[in-house]
Amino acid sequence: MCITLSLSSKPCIGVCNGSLQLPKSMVTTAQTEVITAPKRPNTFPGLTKQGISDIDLRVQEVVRRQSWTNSLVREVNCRKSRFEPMFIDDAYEKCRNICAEYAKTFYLGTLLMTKERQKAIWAIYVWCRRTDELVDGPNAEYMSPAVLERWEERLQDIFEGRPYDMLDAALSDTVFNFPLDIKPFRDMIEGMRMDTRKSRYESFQELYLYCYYVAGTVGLMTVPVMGIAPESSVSAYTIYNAALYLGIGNQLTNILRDVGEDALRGRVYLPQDELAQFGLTDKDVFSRKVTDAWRDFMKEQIIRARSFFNLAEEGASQLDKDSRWPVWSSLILYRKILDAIEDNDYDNLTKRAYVGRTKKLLTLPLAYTRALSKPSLYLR
Ligand SMILES: CC(C)=CCC/C(C)=C/CC/C(C)=C/CC/C(C)=C/[C@@H]1[C@@H](COP(=O)(O)OP(=O)(O)O)[C@]1(C)CC/C=C(\C)CC/C=C(\C)CCC=C(C)C
Ligand SMILES: [Mn+2]
Repeated sequence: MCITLSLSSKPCIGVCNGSLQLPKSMVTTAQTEVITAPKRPNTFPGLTKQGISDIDLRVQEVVRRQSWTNSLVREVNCRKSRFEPMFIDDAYEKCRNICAEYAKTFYLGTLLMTKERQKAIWAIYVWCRRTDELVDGPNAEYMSPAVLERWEERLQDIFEGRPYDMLDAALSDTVFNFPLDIKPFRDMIEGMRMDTRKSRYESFQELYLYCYYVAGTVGLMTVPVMGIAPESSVSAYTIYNAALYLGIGNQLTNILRDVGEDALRGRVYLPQDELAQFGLTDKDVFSRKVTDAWRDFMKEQIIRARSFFNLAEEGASQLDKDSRWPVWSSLILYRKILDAIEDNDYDNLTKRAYVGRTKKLLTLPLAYTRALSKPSLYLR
């Protein structure tokens, strides 16, 4: 089957099993630099320990596999890329164009990265975008379980160096150059399955899983490309968790921004039990009337989304210095969408919160300044 796509205080929220420790050598050599990590909530409102640990196990698995994938890639890199240079340059160029058109701010951010890294991020971006388009792009009406199954087989082929088209080839080459793990990619496809099966989320627990699938995975996919700063002394696990939180924060923000639009597609991503706590139901979402109860509900939702961005901040400064800027840009920008919802007096039923071009551009120097800050040493 062919798929056509038109592209037109710790305690931590991850299961900690006690606390995360710095390697002993780090603690002794850098004792004087150690500062206490900011206080973090034990959990998030609406999340049980079980819900957290389901995702945490996935993060742990990716981190565990990371070390052996890393050595494998180093070994493989002694060989030449299996693609012709002109072909693969062309493939990345196509990815660059798509990223530049569909994700202008991300794209701008990637320009400060090394050539190899930016190409890899473009290739990952394009694969994610195409995956998302399967379920809510122009050809979404052709979506079926078989389509997603075929897409997953195609993913396996990409990871085994048998790309189906040029855009896939760019990702195949990226897999050859960076220690990417297939699991987050598979999980994103699982998120798309979930999206086709479900249009309501009973609790934040359920929503958190969905957010992991479609966005937390992006964080896990991209850390091996972004790279961890050599001077960073926090564990890889902490950094992967921060990446997960950034993805979750982004997705929660997307959801809060798009409540009105999603309702038009019959979809309500807001946790039903939390709506009920404010005396609200789906009907209130569909009525498109912004009431005081709605505003109060939204305030709580925004607080939770922000808390994920706050947790992600720590990790952003642990990334390799060339990669920090785009990550900080995306973090600051997405947070501004939450500000924009507030500025709209919480009307996300009839209005789309929007960050204007000037505000967007102003975030870039701010993000750049944040990106200059060296990784700090947290002891947890
Ligand atoms: C340590 C640390 C903080 C590391 C940073 C790790 C990192 C780079 C995390 C990135 C997280 C991120 C950008 C997540 C994207 C979340 C997102 C917007 C998901 C969207 C899902 C579907 O939602 P929906 O259908 O409601 O949305 P639309 O209305 O369709 O927009 C997605 C659309 C899934 C597909 C995801 C993408 C297309 C984004 C992929 C982005 C990248 C690969 C770029 C990440 C790189 C940079 C430079 C930040
Ligand atoms: Mn989408």
